[in-house]
Amino acid sequence: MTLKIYSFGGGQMVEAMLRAALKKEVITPETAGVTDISIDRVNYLTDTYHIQASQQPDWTAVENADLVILGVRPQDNWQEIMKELVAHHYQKDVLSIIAGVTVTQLSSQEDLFAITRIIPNTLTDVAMGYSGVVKNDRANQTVIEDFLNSFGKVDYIDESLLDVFTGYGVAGPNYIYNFLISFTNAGVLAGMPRQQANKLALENLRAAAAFVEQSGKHPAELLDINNSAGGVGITAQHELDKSSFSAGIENAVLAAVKRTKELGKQNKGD
Ligand SMILES: NC(=O)C1=CN([C@@H]2O[C@H](COP(=O)(O)OP(=O)(O)OC[C@H]3O[C@@H](n4cnc5c(N)ncnc54)[C@H](O)[C@@H]3O)[C@@H](O)[C@H]2O)C=CC1
Ligand SMILES: O=C(O)[C@@H]1CCC=N1
Repeated sequence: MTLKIYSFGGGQMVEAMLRAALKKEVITPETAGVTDISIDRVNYLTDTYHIQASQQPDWTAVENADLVILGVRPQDNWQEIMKELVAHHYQKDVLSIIAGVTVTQLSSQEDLFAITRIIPNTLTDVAMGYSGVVKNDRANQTVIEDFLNSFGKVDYIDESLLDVFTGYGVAGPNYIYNFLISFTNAGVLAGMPRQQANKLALENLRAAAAFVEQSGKHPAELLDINNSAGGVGITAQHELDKSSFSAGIENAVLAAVKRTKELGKQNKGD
């Protein structure tokens, strides 16, 4: 089924979602509309994806849409967009990707909409990674899932966990990219050519993830297998144990979750 969607805001995240959905043919350039206050974004989206983009909302396209996306930032005037949707009698599904803004805040003016709130994963181009999803009773699960499955996996969660899901799971690739950079640099520091270090780092990451998944074992058990007595692995382990490796990652996640909560409180809906 081809979905008709319309997005308020056509920034980085919306672009990534639309690019994946276009590739999977869940939407087509003719059935995808976007409004963005930035003329540069409008021109870029039109030129690159041939979708229907404009600076002013196309209310006919909105009224015909199966799904309206709120793709602006928490600091932007999403409340005004909701008011306009009410004024134009839009009554189908609204999908918000705005970090930190709750379903209750989104529904606060008129209890009209079928609302789904997601924190999309940014790994849309490989259609992997979980998006955290919270929906109210009216949301059309079929429409929502057709769209969401086109750019990743779906994890229905309690809204109380969504900020943690954001700072931990959705910011998740950032921690992995940082690990990959540090690990590759370590190889180069030890004398390995950069290209080879990249290749080994990526293969180790993939293989270790596959091994954890396939063996069903706790990573600590797998560490035991890889550490011979008085050997290489346990020597490296000793240095890691002395370092702030674990605390650094833990603190980064806690800071990301805290920032998600702050953004939710600062938004214009309050
Ligand atoms: N980038 C990411 O990794 C993720 C972002 N998000 C959420 O997605 C949302 C968008 O984030 P980004 O795409 O990174 O930001 P962005 O700044 O690239 O996109 C926001 C777009 O909205 C436009 N805009 C602002 N007010 C508008 C209005 N009233 N009407 C129409 N367009 C308007 C801006 O011109 C801009 O192009 C945020 O709420 C963020 O929390 C969620 C998960 C991941
Ligand atoms: O930085 C951001 O705003 C988004 C939310 C989680 C990951 N990226």
